[in-house]
Amino acid sequence: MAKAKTRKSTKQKQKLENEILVYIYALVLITLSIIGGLQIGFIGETTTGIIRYVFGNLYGVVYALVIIGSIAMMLKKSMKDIPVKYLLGIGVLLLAWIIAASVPEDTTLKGMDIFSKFLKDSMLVLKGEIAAKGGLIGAFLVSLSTFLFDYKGTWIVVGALVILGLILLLCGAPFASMKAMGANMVKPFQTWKSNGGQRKQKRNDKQEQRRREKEAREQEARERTQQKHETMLGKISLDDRVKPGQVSFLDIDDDFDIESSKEHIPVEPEPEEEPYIPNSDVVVGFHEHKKQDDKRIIEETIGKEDTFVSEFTQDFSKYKLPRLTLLKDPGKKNKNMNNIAAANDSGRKLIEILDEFGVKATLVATHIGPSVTKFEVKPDLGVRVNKISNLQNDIKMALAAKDIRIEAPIPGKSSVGIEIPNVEKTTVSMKELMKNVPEKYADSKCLFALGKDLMGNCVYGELNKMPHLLIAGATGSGKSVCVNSIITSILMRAKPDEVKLLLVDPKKVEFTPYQKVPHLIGPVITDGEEANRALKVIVTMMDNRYELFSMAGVRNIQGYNAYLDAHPEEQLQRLPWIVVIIDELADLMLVAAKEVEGSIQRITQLARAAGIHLIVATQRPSVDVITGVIKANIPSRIAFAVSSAVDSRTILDQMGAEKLLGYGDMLYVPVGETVATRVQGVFVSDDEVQAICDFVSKQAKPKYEDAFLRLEALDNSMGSSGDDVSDPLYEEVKEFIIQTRKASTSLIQRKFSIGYARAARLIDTLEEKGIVGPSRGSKPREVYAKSEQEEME
Ligand SMILES: Nc1ncnc2c1ncn2[C@@H]1O[C@H](COP(=O)(O)OP(=O)(O)OP(=O)(O)O)[C@@H](O)[C@H]1O
Repeated sequence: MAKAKTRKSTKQKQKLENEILVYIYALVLITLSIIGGLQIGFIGETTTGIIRYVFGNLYGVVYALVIIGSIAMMLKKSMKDIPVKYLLGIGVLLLAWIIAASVPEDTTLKGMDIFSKFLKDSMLVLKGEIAAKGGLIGAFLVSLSTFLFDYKGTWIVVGALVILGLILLLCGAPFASMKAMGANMVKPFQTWKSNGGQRKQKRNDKQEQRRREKEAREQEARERTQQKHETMLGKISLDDRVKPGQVSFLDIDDDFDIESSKEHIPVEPEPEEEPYIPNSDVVVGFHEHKKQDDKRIIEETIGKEDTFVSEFTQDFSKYKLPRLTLLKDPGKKNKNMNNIAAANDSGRKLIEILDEFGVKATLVATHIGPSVTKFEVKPDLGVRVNKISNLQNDIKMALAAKDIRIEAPIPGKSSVGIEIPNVEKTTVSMKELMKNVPEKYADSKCLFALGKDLMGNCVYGELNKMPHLLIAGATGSGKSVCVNSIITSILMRAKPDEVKLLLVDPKKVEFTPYQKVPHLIGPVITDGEEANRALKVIVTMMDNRYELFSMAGVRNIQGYNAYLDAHPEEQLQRLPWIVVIIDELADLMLVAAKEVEGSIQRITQLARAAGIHLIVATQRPSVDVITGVIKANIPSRIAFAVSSAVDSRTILDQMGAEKLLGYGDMLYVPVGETVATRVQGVFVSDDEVQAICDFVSKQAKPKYEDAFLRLEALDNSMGSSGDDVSDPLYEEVKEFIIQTRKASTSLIQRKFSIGYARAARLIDTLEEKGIVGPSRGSKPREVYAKSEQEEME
């Protein structure tokens, strides 16, 4: 450990030294270029003389390029950031210029004579007594060109180069085809090179050997860890193909015993159930029911050789987080001036109106927020606070305000807060908030931008602290924008292996842009029944994580990730945070209120330590949707504008949300707080969301957990299970299970050589018929039915 630390600090030191050296080199080059460009002193004149001799009158351009390059070096920008076509375009134009400038006036000179003459005049050129024109390079090129094409031809070449340069700079398409052409031309050369390059071959062989050795070492370590886990888990065996530390839900609805999972006999694929995944014996059958789009994504996302590959094994070291430039710049600030003028006016009027109604008070502060201005009014001694609250309608009328909200008194202060809408609303831009994320949140992957409070301070939320969030508000109040801003914040700050998302979208339209983001742990779920099952999967996932934690002797996800850092030899996989977002809870409650409530309760009670967080949004803040159980377990709340004080109470346990203005105006009560903060939500447009999704989806494809892929299949099998007694194998399977007292899908698969979906359906039917018990996560199902012999006894 100590060694590792020392190594790390030495590395850091070396990195720092290297960075300092880069700065020194860059500064030296810039200084020399300036001195040379201005031809100051001996150094300046000599340097310019030499550069002019080589590049001719382009020496200024050379200096400019050196300065730009040095600055780029300091800013750690690479030339790769500039599209090649621009570099090429500039290069070709400079070439054209250098040739044109070197064409001699004396056209009797031709071919190498031009070059010889330039060499002869070298001293005069160096002293600056003769114009350098295109310099040594130019002279050489013109000699070559006049030799090959004469003077007329040379001018044609120059013209062609100018056109080519302009095309490269101004158009995109010709370049692409040129690139392809270039690649084709280079191909034979590359083939020749690879044939001839024996040394390279040797190097490759060595690399290959090293890779194989590494793989063998890794395999050995995996086996060691696997053995360890098997002993620790007793009856629970992680499948050979699932690496320790990963969570797989292949058998979420059935058990798996040690023997059955150890010697896995490949099962013949059933053509009607396993249409398109070669060698797949698990994630099959139900895929044909999937919609075309989902089917394609699933086809793309399931590994061809190993259907169990979990997302967590992907390498995202080269993954780049989206740049801030994908977000739009905040709007102009001139609206603020109008708001300031209006606030001064309203403040004065407010005191006047209070005075008219016999309330003596002074204005102590005015806070102009993005959509609301808050006046802090201090009543004189002897004035009852609720006298001000009672004047709400009079104040509203006097100020001609759409709606006002009165905080009497402001918690923790001896003044009353009166909030009135601004004359002009300022949109809170996502870019502004993401740019100003405080240093203390720098490493927080679950951070999201929420908006700005009335003081103009940026408000952020940390999901891992919340740990679950309820968002409610009437339709059109800004919930979807808020949920989008949370998702985009996560996409902008976390790599796909750091935070996983499960999106439930019963409205079917809200989460369409995210369908291909690599952070998804399962397809976007639009069906209520599937969502219900998905929550159960999450519950099991959470239980499995707890098992891993107990194996590692840690208490939570942070502890587990620290443990695997400290024990690299165990080859455990880092666990990502999982954020489950349900866009409309009411639709889920319609389907299976009790089950959904049960799952939410379990997740919210336990998932914090497991790194699983739930965000639940609804536009129906009624007690049958936001039930007591849900409310009790989701401590952080956001209320957008609602139609009545009752709704506000249902969400926040306090009034106030009925006075909100809509358009992202919210009351935010984070965990542990009782006082709601008024926040103007950050606005993220559809274009911004799309740009970010495109950026992340281009880099990787989502790899879904198998359990989520099976949700629809399970639905189908559930629906049809009553009829599955007609399966010709039913009686045989039933007999087998009663005899062996083992009810496991994988066992039935092997024993009867059937595909996964059919085996799972049979098990479900057996469960419905009361022959086997329900799934118990990782424990085997109970077999209820007794054999004839047992009954006799
Ligand atoms: N933070 C914000 N800043 C400015 N305008 C906003 C903000 N949030 C929402 N709006 C405006 O309000 C409109 C409705 O927002 P949104 O679609 O998020 O409402 P909603 O509560 O999700 O509605 P529904 O429940 O019907 O889907 C948006 O189109 C947008 O113009």
